[in-house]
Amino acid sequence: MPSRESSAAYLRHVGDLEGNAGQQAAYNSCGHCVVLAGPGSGKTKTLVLKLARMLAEDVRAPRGVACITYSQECARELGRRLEALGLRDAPNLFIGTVHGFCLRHLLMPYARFAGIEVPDPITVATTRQIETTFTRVAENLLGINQPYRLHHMGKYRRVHLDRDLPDWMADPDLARITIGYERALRDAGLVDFDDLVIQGNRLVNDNDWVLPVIAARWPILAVDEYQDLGLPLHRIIHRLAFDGGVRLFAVGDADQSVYGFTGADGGLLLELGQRDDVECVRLQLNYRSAGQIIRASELALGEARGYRPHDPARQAVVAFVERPGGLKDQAAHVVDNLIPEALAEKPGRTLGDIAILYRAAPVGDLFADALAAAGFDYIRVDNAAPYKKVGLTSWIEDCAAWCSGGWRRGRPQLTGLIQRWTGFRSGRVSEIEERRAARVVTEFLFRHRGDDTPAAPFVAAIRAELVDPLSAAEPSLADQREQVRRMGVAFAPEGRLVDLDLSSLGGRDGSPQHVNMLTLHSAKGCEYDVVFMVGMDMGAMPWAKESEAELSESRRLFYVGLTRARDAVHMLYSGWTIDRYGRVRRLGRSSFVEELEVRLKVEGI
Ligand SMILES: Nc1ncnc2c1ncn2[C@@H]1O[C@H](COP(=O)(O)OP(=O)(O)OP(=O)(O)O)[C@@H](O)[C@H]1O
Repeated sequence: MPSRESSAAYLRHVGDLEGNAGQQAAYNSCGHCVVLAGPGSGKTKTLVLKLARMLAEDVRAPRGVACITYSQECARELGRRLEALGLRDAPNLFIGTVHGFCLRHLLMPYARFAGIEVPDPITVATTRQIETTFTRVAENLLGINQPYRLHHMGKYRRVHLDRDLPDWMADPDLARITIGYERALRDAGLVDFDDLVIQGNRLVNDNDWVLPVIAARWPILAVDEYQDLGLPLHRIIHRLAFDGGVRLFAVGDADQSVYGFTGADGGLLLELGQRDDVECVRLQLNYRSAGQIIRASELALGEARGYRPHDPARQAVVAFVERPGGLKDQAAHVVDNLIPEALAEKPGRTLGDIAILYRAAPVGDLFADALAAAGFDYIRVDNAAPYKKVGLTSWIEDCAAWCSGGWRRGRPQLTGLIQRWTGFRSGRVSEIEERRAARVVTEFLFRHRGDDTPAAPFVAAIRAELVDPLSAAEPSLADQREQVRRMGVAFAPEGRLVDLDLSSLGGRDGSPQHVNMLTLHSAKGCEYDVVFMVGMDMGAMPWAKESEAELSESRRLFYVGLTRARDAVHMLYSGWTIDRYGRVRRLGRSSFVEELEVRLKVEGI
């Protein structure tokens, strides 16, 4: 519930919704509600305010609201926005990924009563264990040159949920590999992330008794970025909401569905919005981007959605930049010219207002080198990052932010850090234990305050004193241990981040001193003043030989990139790429860029 001292912030934000009938309708909804809306239309803002309202008015602890997000980063962003309203982590508010929800709130409490086959304690396999198990099983079954990759099996498992139906054998080899792989993992006492959701789906769909139990604990379920969450979660939601009486509040945008390759399907969101028992709200006003960017994004998508800018007078730049010397040339131009120009254009603009977006991590390597050589700091969110942001690693980063000066400004708040810490435990925590934990964390953080100190000893100490003992003892953190271990490796003597200082670790997210470098996929949900979309060449955007469905998904990815910008988008291309065999392919610039420039010219923009 919003606390007294900060309810002014809550009321001010609610006041923002007044001029927007759609946001109001969603905020006032009483039953199932789905918000379908374009980029920058305030879906997240509406969701956060609705969460605050539902917690204050519609449920009473220990009953609560579970909010499922696509990634841990989205969960962290929601947590931050709630904290700004005075609503901190509370035991009756779950914000986390679908895997976290299935692990903590479906499988751990109920799997054994339903005869669901998961190891006890539930232990999530590391990436390496998953890869070696897959390779061993697939090669045993089909020989050393077998054609399947791990991601083929992943998608197959997520899309073919009903193994009694003939469809399960649509690809008999993949079905056999899946069975063998799951058996091998189970024999080793392990599950993987997909298991958590697949078994969670089995639990709720095969056991009527579990529905009222879950509904009693979580009478309200909220879902962010619904379009990215895939069939297993859709089935779980369907069952809980429409058979189990759980109230649903979901937000999403099918045009931003970019995880089809994992089995996600934007159509599931639209299907939900068409139900008679669901109030469907559409938001048309874009608060983020200036008019030219909104129009360019619709032209890039090839669909007229009728989105309007909140402030029609604002002007934007949509620029097409050719750099014939390839990616290095693009990187040099961005670093030497475009970033300094962007900083000079608007007083108060910082590096943190700028993002470089690319399709694949190796492109990021080139840009990272160019930024480092020019003395710019950056934050990188892609697969080349040394560890992923999960609850515990994000908590360590936020503790670093507090220790390196955050304590002076109260950002992040110490109470929030402590509450997140106690929230990592799945069982009931007594008041005495809670007080003890608060004391231990507070003492640790006070001892480690310091601005220019290196981060490595801090990471080693917080792991040794707090995080490792907790994660070893707490089964519900099984899905996060691997990332904490990887974080430790990155800060070990030979690690990639060994030279990072404490404030940079704390500022790895949303820091004004760092340029943001993200893959287009990771950029979902983010916004920046100026966006550089780099490597916009045929063979990369789209990839060579994409199917029709893949091409549509690439187009949506391009759309996601464009719509991150408030004031300016620069699209950089060279007209050629290097393929995976090292050959130069002169296929011209991206067809999306080509089309967009022509369409904008026709409209005189
Ligand atoms: N009613 C409003 N009044 C003023 N500003 C608003 C309002 N609604 C949203 N905004 C602002 O618009 C921006 C975009 O909002 P938000 O991030 O919630 O959009 P979104 O729909 O989740 O975007 P995306 O799908 O692109 O991630 C934010 O800066 C937010 O504060």
